Amino acid sequence: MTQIISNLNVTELILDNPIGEDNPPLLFPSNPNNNQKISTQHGLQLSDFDINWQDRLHDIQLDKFVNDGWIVIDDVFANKALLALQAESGFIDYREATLTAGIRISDIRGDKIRWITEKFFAGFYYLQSINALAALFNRSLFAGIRHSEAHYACYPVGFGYQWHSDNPAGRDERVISAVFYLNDEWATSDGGALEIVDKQGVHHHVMPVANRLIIFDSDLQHQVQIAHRQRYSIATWMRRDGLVPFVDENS
Ligand SMILES: O=C(O)CCC(=O)C(=O)O
Ligand SMILES: [Fe+2]
Repeated sequence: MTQIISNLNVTELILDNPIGEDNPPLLFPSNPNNNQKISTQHGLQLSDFDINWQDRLHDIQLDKFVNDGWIVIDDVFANKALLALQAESGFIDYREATLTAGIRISDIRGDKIRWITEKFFAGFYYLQSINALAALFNRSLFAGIRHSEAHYACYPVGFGYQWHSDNPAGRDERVISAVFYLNDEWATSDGGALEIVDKQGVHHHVMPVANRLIIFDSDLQHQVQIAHRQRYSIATWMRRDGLVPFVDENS
């Protein structure tokens, strides 16, 4: 089992029993008589993740998205939701990420991931908020998104993810990608920038700072530069294909 302990300073919840099959981050604690304190999981509600996306993404942003293929939104969630996501990202029993063929090639991608399912707490609320964002893209841009998927990702020190597009071979399943970042106080010297080539062919570097969401056309080429500090994020895709309940956790 891979255990990655968060380097985020936000949590005292670091456990020797990380989230896993026998210790799920459930909406409802599995054992109600268990006195174990899971403070972030208490009192967190879907409404804490409510965002008026329409307000956040006014017309200029949508025009920029259409023309350049990407936009950034900062200060996305209120503190409570952000802290819950940061804390959850620190407890997860991460799995080795694979490429499409199911083979892990750590020279190409070095992240460790965990798909978000309905068993997650903050992550599942996050996904529902993203679904609301997808609905806005459908209304405004006729994006035709039918569902979203997301995984927590952790890049250990010394790892990145080489150039790729999230919609390989133009399969048109992943339409829009979004990455939400979780590390507080990320400095340029920490590396780990997302480098992305926009629709005009211009290169941009986006630092993975907490509470930032980058949204981009899944066709765009991008890479994660080598991180010099453990780097936490939620990689998210809005998809055009039919609803699959949840991705197989072991895939
Ligand atoms: O974490 C990032 O900035 C991008 C991750 C990514 O490109 C991916 O998971 O496909
Ligand atoms: Fe990607």
